[in-house]
Amino acid sequence: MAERTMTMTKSWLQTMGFDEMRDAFVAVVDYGLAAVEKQSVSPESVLQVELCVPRALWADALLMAPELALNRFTDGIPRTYWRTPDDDGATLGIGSLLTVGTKGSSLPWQTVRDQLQAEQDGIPELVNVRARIVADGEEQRFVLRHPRIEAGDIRDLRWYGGAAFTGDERQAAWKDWPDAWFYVPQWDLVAKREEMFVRLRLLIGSNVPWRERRAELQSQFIAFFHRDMPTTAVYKPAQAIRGNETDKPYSEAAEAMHYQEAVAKTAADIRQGKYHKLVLARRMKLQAKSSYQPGLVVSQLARHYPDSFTFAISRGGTCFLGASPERLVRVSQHVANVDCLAGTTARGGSEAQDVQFAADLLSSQKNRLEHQVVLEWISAQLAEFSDDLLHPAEPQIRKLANVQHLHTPIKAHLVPGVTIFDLAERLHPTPAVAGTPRDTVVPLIREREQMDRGWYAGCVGVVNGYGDGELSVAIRSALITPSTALLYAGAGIMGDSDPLSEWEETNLKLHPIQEALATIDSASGEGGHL
Ligand SMILES: C=C(O[C@H]1C=CC=C(C(=O)O)[C@@H]1O)C(=O)O
Repeated sequence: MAERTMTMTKSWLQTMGFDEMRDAFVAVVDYGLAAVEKQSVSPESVLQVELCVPRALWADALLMAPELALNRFTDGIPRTYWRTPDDDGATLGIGSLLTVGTKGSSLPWQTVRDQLQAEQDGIPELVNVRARIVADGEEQRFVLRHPRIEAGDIRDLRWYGGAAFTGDERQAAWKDWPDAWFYVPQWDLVAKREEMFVRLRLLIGSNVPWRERRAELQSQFIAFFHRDMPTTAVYKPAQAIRGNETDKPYSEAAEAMHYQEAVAKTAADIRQGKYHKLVLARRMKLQAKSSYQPGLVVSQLARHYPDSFTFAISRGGTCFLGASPERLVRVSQHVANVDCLAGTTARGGSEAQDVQFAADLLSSQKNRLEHQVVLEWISAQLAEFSDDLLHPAEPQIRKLANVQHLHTPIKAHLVPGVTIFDLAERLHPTPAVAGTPRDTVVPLIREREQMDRGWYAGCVGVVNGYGDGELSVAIRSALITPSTALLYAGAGIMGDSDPLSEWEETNLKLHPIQEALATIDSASGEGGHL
């Protein structure tokens, strides 16, 4: 395939404005379509078009960063924001090209794996077109350089999504959320170091005349990425999260009493030997003064909690977001990394106090036992998939801006053929969000919490067709609409748990999102607890 160079003349700021950027992208799409026609690529293949642009130029041309593009979530088009702790980039996926999902399956991860496999089997080829816009310094102009055509592997496509805590019946707030759901976005916007990548995936087939639908692609480009779209067009009239369970007036005092009673009852059960550990969560409901914008929330979370997984997934006018310190599992090249994270204390007001709190946490019998229960359980689950399991003998301290945790990182070399789906099926939910024995405590949790956790304490992340990927445990999270937020946090209850301390621990865990919501919502109105 011959390379073609398209040149755009004139200077930096004046010429490479929004329209030129959009036209350059559409030109690359046209180039890709022409190329696949010439190569007679099989119908139903995927054409993936990527344009890489200097980040400063992208911003100068009034195009948005991934976080801000997330703010348009109320248009009902799914969006996923994903940033991992060890990555210096952030991705926003918009729209869905391929989707898999399940409700009511007793083995949701196997169902997802099988559906994903079937979707892939229906796609003969993946063709990549990659182009870059580069500054031609001497002549003060930009050059759209060398679109390159490359054959790809369909298994390279990244599927974003996640799963609920359990497959129980969903209550009103979560009515649009399946038990498990993954999708390949139609558009990606990726910010990485000094570059921005915009990607579009098209299913090419004889009955999809993409060239004639150029206007549709252009208007999507404007609707998704133009910074100055009026906000009235962005937000539909404020929708509250409705339904009997959340229509109940929210009272912090009533919630505190209910939670502490539940802790006392649970601790008594554990002392009587009914089970070993149960994680009890609660929900805080907030009302916006003006309007909650998830993009601003995640950018604040990513800034203050850079060592956490920052995520947001929107569906049907609601957005589930958070900053989780806990990895459920990462699978890459036959190695799995799993976090054992359980046992919590506050950060100190001074360095000396912080060190003291960490030392107290390490020597706290209650926290060490709570941690040990999780570690033993995870190790037992992994034993079937690995005969080479490594972890430090003693837990480490994991410090976040708001709390510190006991943490044991686990590494497992996997026996051949094991995928992230196998591990997720087995590991989720771990005793760090459920308790032990799992079969006894999981059915009890909903009854005792008197709420549907939905995707809180579920998992979110990315998987691919090789069975690799990374999933984070969806804690430190909230479900929001422009007008309402439901914030969730839990704590591991043991026989000697003190109800007030556990309540305070949940307050510490709620703090990051509460603070991010308050900061972005402080412009007008009175807002606050409902
Ligand atoms: C269930 C949550 O945290 C879990 C993860 C780390 C430490 C925990 C704890 O110390 O209780 C919890 O097991 C939550 O943040 O909602």
